[in-house]
Amino acid sequence: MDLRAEKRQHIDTLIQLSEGKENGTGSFRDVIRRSWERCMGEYRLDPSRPRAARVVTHQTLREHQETVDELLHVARVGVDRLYAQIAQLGYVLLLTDNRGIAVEFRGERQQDLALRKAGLYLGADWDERYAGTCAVGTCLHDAQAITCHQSEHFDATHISLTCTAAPITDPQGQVIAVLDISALRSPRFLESQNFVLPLVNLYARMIEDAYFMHRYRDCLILRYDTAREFVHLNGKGLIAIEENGSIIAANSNGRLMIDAHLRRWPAWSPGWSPSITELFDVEISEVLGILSTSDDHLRAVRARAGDITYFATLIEPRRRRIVGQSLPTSPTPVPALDVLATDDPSMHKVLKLARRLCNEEVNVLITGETGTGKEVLARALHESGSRAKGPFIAVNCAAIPESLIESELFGYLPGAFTGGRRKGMRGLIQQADGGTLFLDEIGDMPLPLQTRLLRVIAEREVMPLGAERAIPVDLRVITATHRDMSRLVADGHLREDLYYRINGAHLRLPPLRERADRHYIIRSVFDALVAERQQRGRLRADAMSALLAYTWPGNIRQLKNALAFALATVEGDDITVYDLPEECLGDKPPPPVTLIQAPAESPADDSQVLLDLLRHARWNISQVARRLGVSRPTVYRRMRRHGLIPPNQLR
Ligand SMILES: Nc1ncnc2c1ncn2[C@@H]1O[C@H](COP(=O)(O)OP(=O)(O)OP(=O)(O)O)[C@@H](O)[C@H]1O
Repeated sequence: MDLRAEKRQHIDTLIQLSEGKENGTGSFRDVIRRSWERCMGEYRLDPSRPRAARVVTHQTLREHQETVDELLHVARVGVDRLYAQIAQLGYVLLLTDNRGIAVEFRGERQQDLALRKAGLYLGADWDERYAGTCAVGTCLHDAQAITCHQSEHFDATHISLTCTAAPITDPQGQVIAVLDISALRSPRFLESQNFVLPLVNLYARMIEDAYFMHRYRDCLILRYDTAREFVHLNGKGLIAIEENGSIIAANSNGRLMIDAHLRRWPAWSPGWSPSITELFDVEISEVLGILSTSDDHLRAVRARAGDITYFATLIEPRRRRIVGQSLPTSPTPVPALDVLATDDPSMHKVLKLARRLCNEEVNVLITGETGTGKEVLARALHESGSRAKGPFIAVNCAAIPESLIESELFGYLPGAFTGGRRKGMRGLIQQADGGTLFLDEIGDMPLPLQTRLLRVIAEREVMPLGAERAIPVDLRVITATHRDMSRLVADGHLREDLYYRINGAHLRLPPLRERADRHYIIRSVFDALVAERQQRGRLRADAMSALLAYTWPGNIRQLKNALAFALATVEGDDITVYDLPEECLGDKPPPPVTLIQAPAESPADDSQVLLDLLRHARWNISQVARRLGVSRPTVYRRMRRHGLIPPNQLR
């Protein structure tokens, strides 16, 4: 049967159901039939009038994204991992808020138009009241995972789709979002989707738990499971508690346990929740001592309801752990250094060593790709140590013309050379006396000067040009390069003896793309820019998501430039993915556009090309007209023909 005939049959079936005839509907699942009845009885949807998928306006989408901003940030990794598993199988992924609006989307760009038409798109509205029976809408209504396969959809528009959705609840048990994976085409039988439901459920639970851990990161959290081996990896239960044991919140598994407990020992007053010591047969001191009293940081605990043995571990509050016991050997925190990173293991190592070096006279070599913050780290080292009151002189050896490096660095006496200042000049090395000399791109220093620098470092004295006697200097030298030092030495660009002198300690800065604390860096660079420009600005979740996903070849410098660009060009206060420079967007999802049915003769390819051009030009019609060599009215005409409306004109 072709699709048109199938749609007709589907509509007939639903009309018969509305007339109280059961013909053909008996084979449908109860959950689907109940939803169909809601659609016709409660929402007054007319099965004979299929409706096109609805995509909300850009502004409305933003408002919906805003309500789940924090969740979107936490969910990103889960969303990307799930999509990586299903993309090859022809599925797309939607994350909707609790109103059914798709606030995150992953899909194949080549299928852009078809997906948008089907409502498998950013900004699509899958509320059951509008779209009829569907995975997202029905999952939201019933608060449980569901597959809605082909003709189980109410609206005939959707009967070629297969969709599976699972709810994501907040720590209070309210559904805050829905995770959905869908495909345009699939085998006819529902059983073909059997593997999908557990997969979506699994990721929904992981996102839910990640959100729980994020929300209660400053609390003690008891994590437990019946399998000892799984507690640390993926323990099912999470319960946030106060130091005295009273329960603050629990994830879905934890809430089940609390419910079971309350059923057995009903609360004596409304709102009462048991202490962890009532839930499990343990003393609070035993719970608090889990980490110190057992080698594997686990303890067997018996749940009073059901008499089941679980294995539990304790997760300490993040803030306390950073400054507390888990870094027992690190010296006291140093503010200028501490702000440079949060949760990145390589940066922890760098900063731990840097803290120790603050007050040492050891020369430090900092390496790292361009823009990773080598100068920022050098400055923080200076400001954190005993030389903080002295000068910090930064010299970029690559930026000074070779003919000037010598005089700039070493200075000169009056009349030392023609063209010099009449009174002579104090060189940068002398200017750093009592403080720190930071030599960036040391590999670009000419070899003869390297010899003279070696003497400065070894003898602690400098000989200005034209001078007869060396002048003592008291300085610490920090050098930096983005190049491979051993290669520079091997190629004869850097004196080996100088290399050993400057390399008293080596700090390697990781590139931004490898840092686990990218979110923190993006936030702090953004906050600093906003403060500096005295501008109001908010980084929306979709922008943050794109920034986190990009690989940043220019590292923090490039990030800073991208954010400065966005702040300079944004209209209003909210920076979204569309305000970021084109080059750092990678696979940015296209902006939502209202789809007006395209006439059959308009080739999809033309439409895609036009859409790409418009996006690239940020919907600047004159620019697109110039690119195509046509007039502006022609561009508008073509846009109308393909149903393309600029995001800012969507109602
Ligand atoms: N942790 C940080 N927080 C905020 N901004 C930072 C941070 N680290 C670096 N930056 C900013 O990034 C830019 C590049 O930093 P920096 O000049 O220290 O990098 P670099 O590694 O020395 O670069 P190059 O290799 O080009 O000399 C600067 O504008 C700096 O202010």
